Amino acid sequence: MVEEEEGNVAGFKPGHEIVSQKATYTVVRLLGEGGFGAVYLCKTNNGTQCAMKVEKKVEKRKIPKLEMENEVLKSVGNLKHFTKFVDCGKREKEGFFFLAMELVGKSLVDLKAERTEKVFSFGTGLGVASQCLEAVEELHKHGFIHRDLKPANYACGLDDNKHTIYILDFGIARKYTNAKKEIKTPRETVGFKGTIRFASLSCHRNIEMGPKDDCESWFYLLLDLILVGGLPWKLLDEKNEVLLVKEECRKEKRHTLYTGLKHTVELNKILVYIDSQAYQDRIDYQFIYKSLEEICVLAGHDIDAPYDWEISKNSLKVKPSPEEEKTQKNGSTIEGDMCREIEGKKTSRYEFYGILQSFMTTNVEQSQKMNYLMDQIKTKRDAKAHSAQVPPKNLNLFVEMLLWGVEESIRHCWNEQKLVDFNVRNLCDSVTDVLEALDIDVDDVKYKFLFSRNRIEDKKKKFLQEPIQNTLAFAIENL
Ligand SMILES: Nc1ncnc2c1ncn2[C@@H]1O[C@H](COP(=O)(O)OP(=O)(O)OP(=O)(O)O)[C@@H](O)[C@H]1O
Repeated sequence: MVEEEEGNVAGFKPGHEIVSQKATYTVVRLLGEGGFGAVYLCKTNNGTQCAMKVEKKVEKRKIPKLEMENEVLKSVGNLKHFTKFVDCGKREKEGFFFLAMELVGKSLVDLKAERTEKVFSFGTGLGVASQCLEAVEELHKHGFIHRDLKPANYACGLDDNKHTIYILDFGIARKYTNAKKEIKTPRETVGFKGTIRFASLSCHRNIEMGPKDDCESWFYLLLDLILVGGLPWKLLDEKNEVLLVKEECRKEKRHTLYTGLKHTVELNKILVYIDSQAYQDRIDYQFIYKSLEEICVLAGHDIDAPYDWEISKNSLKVKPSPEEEKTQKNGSTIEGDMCREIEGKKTSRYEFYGILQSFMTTNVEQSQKMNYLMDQIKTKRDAKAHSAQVPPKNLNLFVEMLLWGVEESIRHCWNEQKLVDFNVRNLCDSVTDVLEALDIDVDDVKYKFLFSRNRIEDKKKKFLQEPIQNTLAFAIENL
């Protein structure tokens, strides 16, 4: 949160008791800290557990942030995506306010961090994002806008509610409707509120925010859940620089918003819709849910399928063939092997994709980008070449990853219309170096990975125009 960040944690130790008229809460442990306070796991004297948010009293903050949180939780009531209100109060002498609410599970940031590739699978990302929007829709219906939507402010439920997403942290929410449920007249200018990475364009420009701004932040959140390299402005923290990149992503650099994603045309339609909305507009949430569902279908996923964290580590992510099913029943470890292979393949690709993505979005000259990419490849090569023994399976994946990296780089250069043969040659040299260091027959690789899979044919269909045609031919010759 960018606003004043002070006067935070109450610093309670496990065993500390907070007594209210309703119950006595004993601190079990700290769950997390935010800009304005801390959240503790507490047990109550009736044997239940809850989360207690504590905010230290600060003189210059006339209205505690917890007051808005309280107001929101109480006015929405017991809705699917909201934690149930338990208790609230203030401790004048000790100088803090507290809000006790239903305990939920890990935040989307934590759940993402547990994944090897640090993002959710496409299906989970879209399913989760759909629930995140449902929560926002409810909030809007009750006349509030959140103004700080981000993965850290959503969490999954516990036990039977692992498939439910909860919205958290209403500290800077705002009532955008008046008592007559009319939309308030927008103020001339407003201060920045929220988190730079997820802030809407209007927020950056100090324009009054409405429901559509939450939707814009929600869209960045959606991308953040599934983009391997993160949002294009991920490495920037200066407000105006981030605004500049967000603006560019609406124009000539739109493709950089979706690097590595499938069904980008359909995804982009959602952003186009959100961008077309004004402060006072009623959002057509159904259009967005439907679009997400359609994208899921196109990608071969079921939007309601179990999420990544619901699937146990040993469970297969692909349906086994009848033969494999039989072997599994006979007690073989084929399931584990397949899983490891699938995971491994994804990891190598994702890892490399992350490098490529930062390479593509780094704001430097093309040649510098190429050098950066080559350095990364060499580092990988050194790491692999020096490892005692590379198992053949991993070796194949590694090689595939490299070749795929070459294809992607060429495609990117072509997209940017900045193709330099010299750079491609250097890139191919690097890859050849890597292959040689690993004692791999370049020709063997070429046929195995490039031709047998019709990769080049596929690329041809999509990208074969001058000058990519020459360059691809050149790249293949040089491999
Ligand atoms: N009901 C809850 N159950 C379990 N964990 C929670 C709950 N509410 C918040 N948390 C966790 O506590 C941490 C801090 O929460 P939260 O973001 O609400 O605090 P904050 O002080 O408002 O933070 P911010 O700086 O984003 O405003 C987060 O890790 C969050 O996942």
